Order: sequence, then structure tokens, then C-alpha cells
Amino acid sequence: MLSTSVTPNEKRKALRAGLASGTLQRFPGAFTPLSAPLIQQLGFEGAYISGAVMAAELGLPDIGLTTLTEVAQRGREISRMTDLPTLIDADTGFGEAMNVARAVHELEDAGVSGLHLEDQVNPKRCGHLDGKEVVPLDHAVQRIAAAVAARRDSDLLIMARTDIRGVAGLEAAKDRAKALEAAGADAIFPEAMATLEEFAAIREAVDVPILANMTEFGKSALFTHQQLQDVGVNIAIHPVSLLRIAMGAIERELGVLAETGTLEGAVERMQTRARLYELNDYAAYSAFDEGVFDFEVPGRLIGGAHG
Ligand SMILES: C[C@](O)(C(=O)O)[C@H](CC(=O)O)C(=O)O
Ligand SMILES: [Mg+2]
Repeated sequence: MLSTSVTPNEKRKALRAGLASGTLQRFPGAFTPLSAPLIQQLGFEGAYISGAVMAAELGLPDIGLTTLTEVAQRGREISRMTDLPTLIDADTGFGEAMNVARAVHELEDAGVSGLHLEDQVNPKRCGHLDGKEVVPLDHAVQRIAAAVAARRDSDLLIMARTDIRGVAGLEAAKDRAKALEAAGADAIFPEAMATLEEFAAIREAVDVPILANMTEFGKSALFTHQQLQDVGVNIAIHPVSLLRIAMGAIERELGVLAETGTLEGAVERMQTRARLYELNDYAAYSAFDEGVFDFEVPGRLIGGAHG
């Protein structure tokens, strides 16, 4: 009820343990706070909080227009709704090294378990588009070093994302991954890897956990969790999938309403009221009410029907 009873530090420790377990950690993108308990109930190991989704929900393209305030707020809203670890997209860190430090503090206070910082120039773009640019190595290293130095909880996971593969190829991605690991990154997010062999090459290049981004309509084929685990990937994200599924269904059913004037025929495909109330733990609130409003003072019942 209200919020998870698992503390941010407990989630951070769970994230690190999962990444070290040798079992692929599966992190679908929670596109709303309500989708976080669904991810948990279906048995996934964590929830990803996508920057592209936050931008899209605001009707913005994924080019770094969301503010740290908006991102931290969403990180808090989603993290409070699940016992699972949450990994958030911190884009390029909202500016230079000092801005990165501030972003780490705000996201840490929001209760996320980990964050990733990318080496794109500002304004950034989706990592699966062409025409990206990355900052020089020393600038990318500076961002990670600033983040590692700024965190107050040493269990907060600082993940370095590099977009350089799409700019300068796989060898450059291996070199940059090593440098970012040396700068203190706890994990590496090699963006837009094209094949399983490329993931295997990054796996061989670094000792820290690596992430696979299984986003649709991008540069990577949609490998299965088993395929990714077999080449040593430690965590797979499906960042925008839930938003895409939801918006696809919404567009289809709204079309039916526009055409027929009723959604009667769509009800069977909808989430039921009962299921919604399960997800937001409605019963716990009723129990809380009863406990509070039927509080008994000797000789007198306060609130409820008698208060
Ligand atoms: C992972 C990502 O950074 C995100 O914001 O979710 C995006 C996802 C996408 O655009 O499909 C990305 O740059 O890959
Ligand atoms: Mg992003």
C-alpha cells in the first residue's frame, strides 16, 4: 500500500546481486507507475525506466528535452510502486560533470537502484538512430567519474552507456567500454549492438556486467533471453515495449469507438476492474480505512458509522 516496503539500499544490493548471479536479469520498461507491480507479479527481476518513454509521454522526441526534475519525479513514482530494483535512463547527465553530480543526487533521492549515463553529445538522440555523435573519451570518462564521486550510497549502480559502436564500430566500442570500466563504471551498456557476436566481444573486453537493449524497430535483432545469457549478457531491457503495446491497442480500440460509437465489443480485451484493483492493492486501503475509522476508544467508536 502507498509504497514498497523494500528500501532503496536493499533494492540496490539486490540489483548488484542479480547482476553477479550469472542469470540474465530481465527488466521490462515500466511505462507508468501502475505497470511496475504488473512487472513484479509476472516474475521479472526489475523494472527499467526509459528516457524515450518519459519524453514520448510528454509528446516530445527523445532528444534530451526532458528535465532532471521530470526524470527524477518519474523515477520516484515508478520506484515506489515495486519491491524490485529499478534502473533509470539518465541520458547524458543533464549537462556537464557538475550537472551529472546533481543528477546522481536527485535520482538517488528518488529511490532508483541504478542509472545509466551515455557518451552522446548534447542534444542526444535515440541510440538506434543514425547520425549520432559521441563526446571525446576524456569527456565520457569525466561524466562517469563525476557520477561515481557524487553518489552517497556506494550500492547505487552507475552504468556507463556508450553509443560509439554506431559511430566508429565495434573495436572502438570495446576500447571505450574498457576505459569507462576503468573510470569506475559498475556496468556497461553497449548501445545498438548488431549481433550476438558483438555482445560476446564486449563481454570479453570487460569484467563488469553488461546490458543488452532489446528495443523494437532498432539496430539490434530481438534476441531471446536465453541467447543473450549464452553470450554472457547480464541484464536485458525492453525499454519502450510496454508503451508501444499499449499505444497500439489504444489506437485500435479508439478507432472502433470512433467508427461504431461503442466499446462494448472491446470490454473482453480490457483489463478488468478487479485486476486493476489487485495491481494498486485496493484491498489494503480498505483495510487501512477500517483500521483507522473503526478505531475504538474505550466506550466509544470514533469515525465510521458511529463517529
Ligand atoms: C534505451 C533508450 O535510451 C530509452 O530511452 O529507453 C532508447 C530506447 C529506444 O529509443 O528504443 C535508446 O536510445 O535505445
Ligand atoms: Mg534513452
